[in-house]
Amino acid sequence: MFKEDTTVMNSNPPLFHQYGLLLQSTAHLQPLQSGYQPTSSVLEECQLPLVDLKGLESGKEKERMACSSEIFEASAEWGFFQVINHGIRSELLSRMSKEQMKLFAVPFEKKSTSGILDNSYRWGAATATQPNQFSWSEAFHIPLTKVSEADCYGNFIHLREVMEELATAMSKLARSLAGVLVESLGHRKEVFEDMCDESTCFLRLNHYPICPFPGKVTGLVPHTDSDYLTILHQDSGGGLQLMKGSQWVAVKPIPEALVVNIGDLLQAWSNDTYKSVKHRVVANSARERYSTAYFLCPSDHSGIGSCRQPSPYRHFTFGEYRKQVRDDVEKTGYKEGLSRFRL
Ligand SMILES: O=C(O)CCC(=O)C(=O)O
Ligand SMILES: [Fe+2]
Repeated sequence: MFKEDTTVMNSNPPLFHQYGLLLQSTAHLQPLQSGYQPTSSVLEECQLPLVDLKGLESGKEKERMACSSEIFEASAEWGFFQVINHGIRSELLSRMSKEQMKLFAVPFEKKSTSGILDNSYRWGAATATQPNQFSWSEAFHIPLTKVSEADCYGNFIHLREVMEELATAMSKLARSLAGVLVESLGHRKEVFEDMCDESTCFLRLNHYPICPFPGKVTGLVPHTDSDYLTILHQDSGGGLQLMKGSQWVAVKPIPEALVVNIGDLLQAWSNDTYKSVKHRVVANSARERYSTAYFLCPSDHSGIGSCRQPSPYRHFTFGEYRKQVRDDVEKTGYKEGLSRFRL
């Protein structure tokens, strides 16, 4: 159906080819089944909460409380917000973007076979059987335990320096925000300290190459994050959308701001007070996109627990949760997520 695009640089994965094969194998399905999602119902105007975190550092109790309550409200109503004065230097973020671009510019063969970044390279969707399960993107998914390992980087010495620094800074920010959210529900802010573990927290470097048919495929399929919370640095091009009610809302990039979103585990722990909201990245035919995400996770054996009994969820460990998500995606192509554990 599609002709191979010879202008695609050899650094990009064979998305075009793989997507074409999926389309051919599902040509008998109705358009909606095969994932042609209309993009007309996107609200561009809606302003996501923007929280100035300098309030958290204030010596004045009133200012700290005001900032905490903005974080609480945004997490309960939107599950998503942007933060400024977050303590991560913009110089560090732009160094990361530069190194990330250099990394993705490496030939596809090398990214996928040289073992770089602990063999964490992924593209498209390994388990996709239909076009709507396919993501027009590539990513590295690096556990924090590997971030400092020189062996993972080959010649990318600067990438290692910048990733180590960024992981430390994002980890500090994620823990501070988790602390605020935990305290807002009447618990000690250290609640997640013992459970969160470097071996399961990770950084994800995303790249969304230019897509020749953006109305037909997403850059990243709709999903919720399987963690406590996520901190995201996106470039200035836009493309991230979140589900509010039954409508997609575009997240406008704000220079210097980071995006924060609640993950499934914090929704479960908070008895649904905080919302883990579905989000996606739309594909773009005019420009590519880069983003870097930090995922705050517990160790595999940690029970997720609840801020207050009775919990709407049965007891589960993070390891169990991950396994269930993996099994569901393998079997059906979709992540069921928290509903699997609801009592
Ligand atoms: O690139 C983005 O804006 C979103 C990335 C994301 O949702 C993820 O990596 O889980
Ligand atoms: Fe996500």
